[in-house]
Amino acid sequence: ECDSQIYCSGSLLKKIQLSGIYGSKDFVDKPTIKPLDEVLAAASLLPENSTNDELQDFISTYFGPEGQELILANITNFNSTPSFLQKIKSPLLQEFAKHVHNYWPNLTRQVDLSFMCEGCVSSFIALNRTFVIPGGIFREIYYWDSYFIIEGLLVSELYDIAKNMILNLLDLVEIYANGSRIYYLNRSQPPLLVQMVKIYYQATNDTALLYDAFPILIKEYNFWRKNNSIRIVSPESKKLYTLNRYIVNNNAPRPEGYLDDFNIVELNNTLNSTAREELYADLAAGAESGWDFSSRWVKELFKNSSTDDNNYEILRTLNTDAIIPVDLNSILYMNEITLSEFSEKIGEEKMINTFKNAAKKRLEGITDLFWDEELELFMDYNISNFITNSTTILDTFSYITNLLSKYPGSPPITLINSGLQWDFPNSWPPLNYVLIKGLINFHNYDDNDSESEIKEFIMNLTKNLSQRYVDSVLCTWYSTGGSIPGYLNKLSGVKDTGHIFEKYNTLDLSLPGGGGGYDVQVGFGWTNGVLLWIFSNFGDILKEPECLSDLT
Ligand SMILES: OC[C@H]1O[C@H](O[C@H]2O[C@H](CO)[C@@H](O)[C@H](O)[C@H]2O)[C@H](O)[C@@H](O)[C@@H]1O
Repeated sequence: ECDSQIYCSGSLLKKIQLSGIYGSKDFVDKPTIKPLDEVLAAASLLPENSTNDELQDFISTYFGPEGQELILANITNFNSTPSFLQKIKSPLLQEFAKHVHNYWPNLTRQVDLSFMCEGCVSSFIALNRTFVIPGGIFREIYYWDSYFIIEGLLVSELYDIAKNMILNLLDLVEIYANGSRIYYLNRSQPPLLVQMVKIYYQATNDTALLYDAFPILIKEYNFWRKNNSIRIVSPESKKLYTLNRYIVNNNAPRPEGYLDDFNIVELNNTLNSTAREELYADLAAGAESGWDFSSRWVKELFKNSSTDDNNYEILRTLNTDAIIPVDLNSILYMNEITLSEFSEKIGEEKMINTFKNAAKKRLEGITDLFWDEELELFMDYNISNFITNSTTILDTFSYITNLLSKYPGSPPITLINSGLQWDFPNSWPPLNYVLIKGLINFHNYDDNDSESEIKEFIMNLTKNLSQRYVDSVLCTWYSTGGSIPGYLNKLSGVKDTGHIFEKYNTLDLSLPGGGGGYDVQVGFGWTNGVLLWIFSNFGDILKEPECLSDLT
């Protein structure tokens, strides 16, 4: 837990964040340039109702620019022509893939605290090794983003950086965090570290890492079992299951989202103090889910946009810890299977069956509680009185083909246009990856009963989804000024030089996603990771998108 009187709680944080002179995340990412005791002493002299000018003066006297603790890392042995590029048939797509591959150095960081004075403080958790950040305001390592980034790094043959990412995250398990900032210490994110070790091991055969990682992975697994689990009796089978949910012990605004959280909770005079605390906890749990925020976590089904611009109204009905998410439990099921396999590899005989049995039990729970016979979909399970309202792209195949026939872009994350960023019309890279990878696994599953017709259908769907993803990323990059000398001219009248975004718009191939509590960010770690992974799998069949009107 974080007890910083600057970055996590206290009157100074409140005063500055409520003034709105900086984006909430920008302020908490500023290191001090004077020792902590001096900063706090000066803060205690600030008038109760400080003006913005007074606050601005105070900040420029005592704080440096955000993100100063990090410098670009020097990447040795960067291979500018990794072998996956050869698999890409279209020369233009090959050049674009090269551009994305060459972008890694811009997102790779190392810690440099040499500028900090004696006694100065910062919210950054010093990591020992290089790492890749998502980009934009996301200047630190993020837990679940790292899985998708690592997929890309492996394709780019940047094995050392992939390993460093994993080692950094293994260090962070000790403190269990959403990302490497002290204000992220009270929550995690979708637990994908076991899977990061798995894909890294599959690519490198680095057994030594497996041995080192194993006890820490067990520690993380036990943490989820103990802290975020819930026992549920199935209303139909009457069987008892232990499953997991996102739940955070928190009763204050998230420091990096202070202004919004404060307004959502405190500007609503219908809430008593218990309800206020619950709402703060649900906001933090929404961030723990990685889907911050989505109609998926609210009490009522909103079919249309929220009536206020900030989505405060809809967020006041958050109910995150009452929803038992099908994807979190699927991740943990997958982790149990993988931990059983790891146990076998490193000779931890007793653990092999422990994890096998845990996976078996969880699978029973997943099929009993989440499978909706009538809809033929896996749904989240809601333990409160409210109806389950999640309709996500984790659904069945026909559901996906239906979505693809309706919208030109990659599949939307939900069908509810709430104005929240994890809702329609946004399409998110991690979920595109999950869909495609799931279909590949299904296709490769050695099942004699599967007819070749079904396998062909699955393969076509997989290729279609991959093409859509490439189209969205490339068309939006092009519409924001991206060009490739000799292949693609720059769109006239556009000032920028091409951006890759954190999310996309399913309604228009040339637009990024939007909504939510901050502006759409560019860079972008997981988008690039998933893109390179798609290129390495389907480079031979991917086509140039039709949106590219000015080919040379
Ligand atoms: O500052 C607001 C929130 O930002 C993060 O969430 C979003 O960006 C992350 C990095 O790409 C991503 O992991 C997450 O899924 C996004 O919704 C952060 O994780 C939140 O905790 C934070 O409150």
